[in-house]
Amino acid sequence: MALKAGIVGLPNVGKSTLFNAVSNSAKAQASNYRFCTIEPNTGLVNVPDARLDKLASLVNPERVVPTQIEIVDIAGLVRGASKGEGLGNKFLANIREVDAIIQVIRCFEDDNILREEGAINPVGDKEIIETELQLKDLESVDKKLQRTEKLAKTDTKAKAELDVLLKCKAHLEQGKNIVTLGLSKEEKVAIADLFLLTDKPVLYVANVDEASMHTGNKYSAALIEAVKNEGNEVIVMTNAVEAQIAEFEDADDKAMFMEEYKMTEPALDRLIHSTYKLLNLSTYFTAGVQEVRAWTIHKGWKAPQAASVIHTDFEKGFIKAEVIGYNDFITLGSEAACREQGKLRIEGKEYVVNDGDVMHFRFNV
Ligand SMILES: Nc1ncnc2c1ncn2[C@@H]1O[C@H](COP(=O)(O)OP(=O)(O)OP(=O)(O)O)[C@@H](O)[C@H]1O
Ligand SMILES: [Mg+2]
Repeated sequence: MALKAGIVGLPNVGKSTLFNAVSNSAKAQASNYRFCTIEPNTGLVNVPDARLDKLASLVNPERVVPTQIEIVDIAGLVRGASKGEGLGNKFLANIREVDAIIQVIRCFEDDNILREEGAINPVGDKEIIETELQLKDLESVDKKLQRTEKLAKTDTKAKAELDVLLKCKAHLEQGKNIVTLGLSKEEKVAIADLFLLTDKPVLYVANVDEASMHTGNKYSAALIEAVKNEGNEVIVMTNAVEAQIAEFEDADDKAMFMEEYKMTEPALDRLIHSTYKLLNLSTYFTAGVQEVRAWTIHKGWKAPQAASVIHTDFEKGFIKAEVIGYNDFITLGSEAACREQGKLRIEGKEYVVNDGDVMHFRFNV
């Protein structure tokens, strides 16, 4: 299940640097010039999970496999992108394909790092990005409005769609993102085919200078203040340092480097956790002697659908699931002990999987 988060922001703000810090795979070029990135870089990211490590320490398997999400490093966006400025429409198409947005905002001063928008201004930068995305959405909504208006005269379904589209238009014209409009499930059907850019959950990375890594600075503070009412998260970190940490292959060297910066864990881990939450994901585990593994599902999925991420046959031939709650497993220490103590439950097709469940599927094909 490839769920993607896209890294978005103005040119030269530290997007590829962040990508290099999180991605396990190929490195992206990160340099001090605008549009250093053109083609999007895609990478898989392991999701750190202390519960997985704990389970593994009890089961002692041959391998431990974390779950992953996909991150895409997208070209920088400039003022006027919705009208084709810079890399304009091409990059907007890349954003359309992601499920959530990580918006990187420059919160560091450095005269050597080129910037076209004058003095450092995180709130202004956020507004430039969001305005471009909103303008592009407005264009998509307007186009569909024109088609729907005619149909709505004779067709009641089209009439209902028209109402939703008008609501979206008014909301965008007020400078607001569609994700905040609070459309019902039924209403959302009307815009599903548009894949609107502002209909995606967002979190912000305030990319601060090294010295402000733990404290933040006036720029990150201004950003936090500005998004306070939106309920979106701001993660304060120094992308350049995170990218350096990721480069260490030796664990001791890495620990020493982090100690120098008085870091207990990479800020990145927090970012990955928050992105996972932003994507509305949930984890269950399988715990066998060969492999202890974390699997990603959407919150609210039932057992057969959850089984499908292991293998589609598991869903087709689903009979039942043996389930142990995470805490029970940790408290009692083994599957056998849970079975003895009646903590292993047999669940059927309607069971909604809980975050942290340790599952074993019974199926036939
Ligand atoms: N926190 C930071 N402090 C100082 N310099 C930084 C920081 N983060 C990134 N940089 C530097 O900023 C420059 C631009 O970084 P990067 O290439 O990651 O930007 P980008 O947003 O991907 O740019 P583009 O839009 O051109 O692809 C690099 O020289 C990088 O080392
Ligand atoms: Mg880049």
